[in-house]
Amino acid sequence: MKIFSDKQIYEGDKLTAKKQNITSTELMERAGIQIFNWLHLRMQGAQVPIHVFCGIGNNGGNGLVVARHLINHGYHVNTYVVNFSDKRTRDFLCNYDLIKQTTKKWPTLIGPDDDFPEIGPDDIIIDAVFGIGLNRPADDWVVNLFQHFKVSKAFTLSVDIPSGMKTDAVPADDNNVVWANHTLSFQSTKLAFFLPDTAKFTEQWEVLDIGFDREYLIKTQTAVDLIGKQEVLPIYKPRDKFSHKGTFGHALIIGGSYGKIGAAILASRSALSIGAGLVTAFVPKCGYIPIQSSFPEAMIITDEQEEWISNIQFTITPTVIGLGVGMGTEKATAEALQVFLTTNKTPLVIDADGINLLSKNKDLLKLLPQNTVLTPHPKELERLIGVWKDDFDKLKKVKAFSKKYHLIVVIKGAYTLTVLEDKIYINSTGNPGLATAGTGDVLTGVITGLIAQGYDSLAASVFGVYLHGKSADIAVQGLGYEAMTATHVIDTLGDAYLNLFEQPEPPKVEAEEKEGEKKEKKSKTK
Ligand SMILES: NC(=O)C1=CN([C@@H]2O[C@H](COP(=O)(O)OP(=O)(O)OC[C@H]3O[C@@H](n4cnc5c(N)ncnc54)[C@H](OP(=O)(O)O)[C@@H]3O)[C@@H](O)[C@H]2O)[C@@H](O)CC1
Ligand SMILES: Nc1ncnc2c1ncn2[C@@H]1O[C@H](COP(=O)(O)OP(=O)(O)O)[C@@H](O)[C@H]1O
Ligand SMILES: [K+]
Repeated sequence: MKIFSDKQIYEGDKLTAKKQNITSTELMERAGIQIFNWLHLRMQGAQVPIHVFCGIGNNGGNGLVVARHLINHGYHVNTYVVNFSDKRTRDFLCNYDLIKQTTKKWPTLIGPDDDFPEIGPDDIIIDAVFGIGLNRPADDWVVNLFQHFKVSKAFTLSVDIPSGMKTDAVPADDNNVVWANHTLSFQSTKLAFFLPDTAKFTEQWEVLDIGFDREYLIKTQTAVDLIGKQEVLPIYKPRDKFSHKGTFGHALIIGGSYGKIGAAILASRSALSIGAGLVTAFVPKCGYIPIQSSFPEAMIITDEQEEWISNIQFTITPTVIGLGVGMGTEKATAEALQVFLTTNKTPLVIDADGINLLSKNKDLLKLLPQNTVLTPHPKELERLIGVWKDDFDKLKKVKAFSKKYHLIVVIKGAYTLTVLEDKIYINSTGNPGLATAGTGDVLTGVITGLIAQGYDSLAASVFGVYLHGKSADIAVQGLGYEAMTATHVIDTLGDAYLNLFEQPEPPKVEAEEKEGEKKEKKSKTK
């Protein structure tokens, strides 16, 4: 799913009205009805007090449309205009007139000196105070109103974006923003919903399709994409009947050290399970027996040292190398890495201690082949690019880093972000069960194994992160978050592939109805 910038949303809005030959007021009506329908479907006429708080711009205009339809359908509605400015947009004013024609209970104006209305914990708040037009900090009294929402504990539904939140910046204070239970965004979700600093402002979100011009949606390139099944399906490469193991490449995993050979096993097993033709593990001598006995499909090359890697030399010709898992940061290992990188031309995926060694000697970054994949967790990323002010600053720094060295950076986290230069891919799969030792090693093996099979490094990163998270989502079903381990995630990688081609189940209600019809027919024929 494309994530449009604010500018692109405004452009799309204008173009849609023009191409569909409708007014912007009609488009606002369409958007407001979508929100009304969402609520109506769930509330079915329940007489819960609904407090609709509208600003004076188009977000407020959306709120007025929702309030009017709720009133027309007999709901218990209180409408307020949060009067933070004397300006009003044209479409706000149109809808202000329309609501006045609909009900005698006109919207209540709330200004800086007014008391806020009482809101019960079982009431509903519709937050249409600010949308994406917020361009400066809100006044103190408006911030107090947001606090009033929060203290009330009422279910809060935000229109488009929680008021006070920006799509491209972290607020100076958490209290400046409405804390929404649910947000209904128009046409596109927002990058801020996926970042640790700002995701907390909405517990859940949904996108409402308000019928933007199809051509605009298809042709417009966005700086951020949300990656789901629809996005990875075209990446998948079907297998040819006459393919053989040579077709799917040879993955070499370089890593492991005394006490951390398991990391190399996890990465190697993952590379094979995701479909690499051949896998070799390059480990210190102490890794030989554990790998040979636990993972017979692997080939092994051992370093001359017993406990750590000291000289990366091999005679095989791998398609791709995954380097760093459990490797340690011994001086001899650091020197071996430097020597290796000066001559290496093979595509690389670098994780864990591989990244830590690069961070200690940043001159090595220039030696990495173009589009090398780095997969840091937040601490490793900090060692690599330095501290950041907030999540948006982090992304700015990662983009600059990616451009400078021509690298792909996979920022691991609850929503893993793959960054190549100015483009960001947000992964949508995975769960907190992945917060367990070794799952990062599995990801390294997965991306390495995909590159071995012929996926380019970017496709392998985006697809690999998706499959890794999907595998965890499948594995966790029978295990729960706490019991799932990295090995379980490897075991269900096949299911993650199969899931790509599963047809969605028919809606349950229909299926049950059909079953009911069948039974009825049977009893009639008896
Ligand atoms: N077809 C549709 O129906 C569509 C509807 N959409 C809807 O439109 C929404 C955007 O509407 P919007 O541009 O009118 O801005 P909105 O967020 O309502 O703010 C109003 C104005 O307030 C002002 N202002 C800003 N900050 C301020 C502050 N701190 N304190 C005081 N004033 C402040 C600023 O004006 P200024 O004073 O700077 O001139 C700003 O323009 C969007 O989120 C979505 O809900 C779109 O999604 C597209 C499709
Ligand atoms: N809360 C979470 N939700 C989804 N994925 C998570 C969560 N916590 C961790 N992960 C994923 O688990 C993996 C952890 O990697 P990493 O920290 O390198 O682990 P290790 O070093 O033990 O292998 C990453 O792919 C990360 O995105
Ligand atoms: K809002």
